[in-house]
Amino acid sequence: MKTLKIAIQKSGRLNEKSVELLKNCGLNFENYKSSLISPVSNFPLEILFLRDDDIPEYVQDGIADLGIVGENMIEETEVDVDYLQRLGFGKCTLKIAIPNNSPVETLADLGGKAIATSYPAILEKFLVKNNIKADVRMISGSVEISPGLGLSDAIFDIVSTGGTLKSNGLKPFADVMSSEAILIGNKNIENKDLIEELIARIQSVLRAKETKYVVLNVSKANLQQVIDLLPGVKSPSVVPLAEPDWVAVHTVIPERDFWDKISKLKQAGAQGIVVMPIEKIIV
Ligand SMILES: Nc1ncnc2c1ncn2[C@@H]1O[C@H](COP(=O)(O)OP(=O)(O)OP(=O)(O)O)[C@@H](O)[C@H]1O
Ligand SMILES: O=P(O)(O)OC[C@H]1O[C@H](OP(=O)(O)OP(=O)(O)O)[C@H](O)[C@@H]1O
Ligand SMILES: [Mg+2]
Repeated sequence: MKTLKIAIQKSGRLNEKSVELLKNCGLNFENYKSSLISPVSNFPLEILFLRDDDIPEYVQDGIADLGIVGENMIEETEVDVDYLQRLGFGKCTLKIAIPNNSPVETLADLGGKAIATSYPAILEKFLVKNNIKADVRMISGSVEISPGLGLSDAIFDIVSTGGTLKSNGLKPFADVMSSEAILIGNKNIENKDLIEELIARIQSVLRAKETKYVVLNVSKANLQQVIDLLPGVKSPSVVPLAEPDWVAVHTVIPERDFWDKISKLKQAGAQGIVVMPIEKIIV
């Protein structure tokens, strides 16, 4: 059977979460950063550790079958690959930012201005769409310092907490795209069965992350009220307790409405609520 290759970032923002995701999929491998290639001992897969800039083209050209990379890198390199699965980490927004004291007020004011960025292709597309003629200056890193050095009037870069902008005297001006890490695949992958198996494992890990396993005790008198609060669940398990008028309810709750649900369950008479993380959900 042909061994698949997946390219992930060697070091940087996406490395740790990419490694963690693959390990949670039950894949055994050493995090050999120095050898740059690591065989998986229990799945026909090899992991390539690369600069994120190179991952989209390696996948497009079939040097790697799969890759984990930010959507921004796919957009920037304009490659032709399959988008297989959004991964829910590496979330950020690409923004144009300007100095706090900038005279720029509208998009049209960017006309004739110099904008520094590591993402010239995405920026050019945005400028063309908005009919703005600006001077795009490519800088490979530390873009935020360029206005302070007199190298540009604005920047276009990744923003997450906004801390880097703030500490460089900049403020957000326009959102251009949002991004998260994504699993991409070569368009002509032969080994479809193996890829599907890997995607199924990834999805079971992602689903588990979005939900919590909850066990609670409730008196039989309040049971229906508690069950009514759990509409997303097909059928919660109700287990008898030694105390004759009480039962335990086992269920899963989506992370997003977790705190809201817990306080409503308490009001409905739930007691001794125990919450546990879920490792995998296989459907
Ligand atoms: N502050 C952030 N918050 C969330 N996600 C981010 C942040 N910064 C970058 N990312 C995402 O992580 C990806 C990798 O970012 P990183 O800063 O590690 O890139 P890099 O320095 O170009 O790394 P490499 O050495 O691999 O070229 C980005 O393309 C983006 O998708
Ligand atoms: O809004 P914030 O939370 O401050 O994040 C934004 C910063 O994060 C990224 O850089 P990173 O810290 O990964 O360093 P890099 O420039 O070496 O890639 C990005 O290039 C911004 O500079
Ligand atoms: Mg890079």
